[in-house]
Parts: sequence; structure tokens; C-alpha cells
Amino acid sequence: MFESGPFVAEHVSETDDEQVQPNGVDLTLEAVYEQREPGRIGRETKEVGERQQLETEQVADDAPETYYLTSGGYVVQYAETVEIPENHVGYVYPRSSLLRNSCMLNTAVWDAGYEGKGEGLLEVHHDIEIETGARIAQLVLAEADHDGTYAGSYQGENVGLDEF
Ligand SMILES: O=c1ccn([C@H]2C[C@H](O)[C@@H](COP(=O)(O)OP(=O)(O)OP(=O)(O)O)O2)c(=O)[nH]1
Repeated sequence: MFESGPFVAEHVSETDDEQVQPNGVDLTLEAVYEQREPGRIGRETKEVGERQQLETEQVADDAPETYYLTSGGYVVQYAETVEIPENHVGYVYPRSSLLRNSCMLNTAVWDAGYEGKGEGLLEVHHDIEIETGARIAQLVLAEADHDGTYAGSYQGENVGLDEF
């Protein structure tokens, strides 16, 4: 069973009322990165290639911190700290307005016990402007059995908990 938006909101910080949806919570954009060096996926280990944070620009008087993105693939970081509670699994879906603008947000499984500001892969098929703080995705939580909790290398990512 999927949980309600208000339940999901108890596990996401900081959120405002506008982010709480019937079935989940919207995640907003904090930063956009462009990968510069190759990563590596091995049998036992993996490495994330070096990336560079892009600069925002002022595209309008009321939009001072906006990313202007041309076609390509970008790593996006969400602004909210997410904590996936025990007995649950998380899924993040793109906001449909991205799809309607020829963009796609690719996401993977969010494990029980994970905590951090996660990342996704934004595919841009047509130039788009995205303001920092804009809602780009929605997190939903489903009840799930699990064997152990998340203890991988991304635990505490982007929130200064990396030593955990
Ligand atoms: O789209 C996603 C999906 C997951 N995560 C977070 C939550 C998840 O629990 C964690 C690790 O994801 P995964 O298990 O897929 O990573 P991995 O590549 O297998 O690395 P590790 O073995 O270190 O966990 O990353 C994201 O930030 N974005």
C-alpha cells in the first residue's frame, strides 16, 4: 500500500504546504551538475565521476536564480532531506510538467533507512529554464518488507552526514 502525502511529509524536511500532495511530497531543485570525468561501475566497487556545479542566471526580475539548460544529461540534487522509514521503500517520479517540456527525470529505488539529499538524472531534450526551489519531482512511499536497512556509501549524502 502507498502512504498518504501527509505521512510522506513526516519524513521529508523542510517542506511547505504547497509541496504536500495527496499521495506524496514534491521535491525541489537545489543544484544542477554536469559530469566532467568518467565514472566507473565495477563488480565490487563504483566511483562517481567528477562533476561541476553549474551557475544560475537571472532570467527575469522575479527569477534571479534559474538554470538555463540546453540539451543533454544533468545530475540534479534535491533540496529536501529525505529519510526512508523502516518497512517502506521510496520511489521518485518526475513532475509531469517536465515531461510536457521534453525533459525526463530518471530515478532509482530509495531504500529503507536511507537519509540524505538525493540526486537524479535530468534528461533535457529541449532547452528549459528551471528555477532553484522549483518543484521537479514527487516522492512516494510504499509499505515494503526488507532485509536490513540502507548502509551504502550515499548514506547522509549532501547533508554533512557522510561520516555516518
Ligand atoms: O533516484 C534515486 C534513487 C536513490 N537515491 C538514493 C536513495 C538510495 O537508498 C541511495 C542508494 O541508491 P542505490 O542503492 O541504487 O545505490 P548504489 O549505486 O547501489 O550504491 P550503494 O551500493 O552504495 O548503495 O541513493 C537517490 O538519491 N536517487
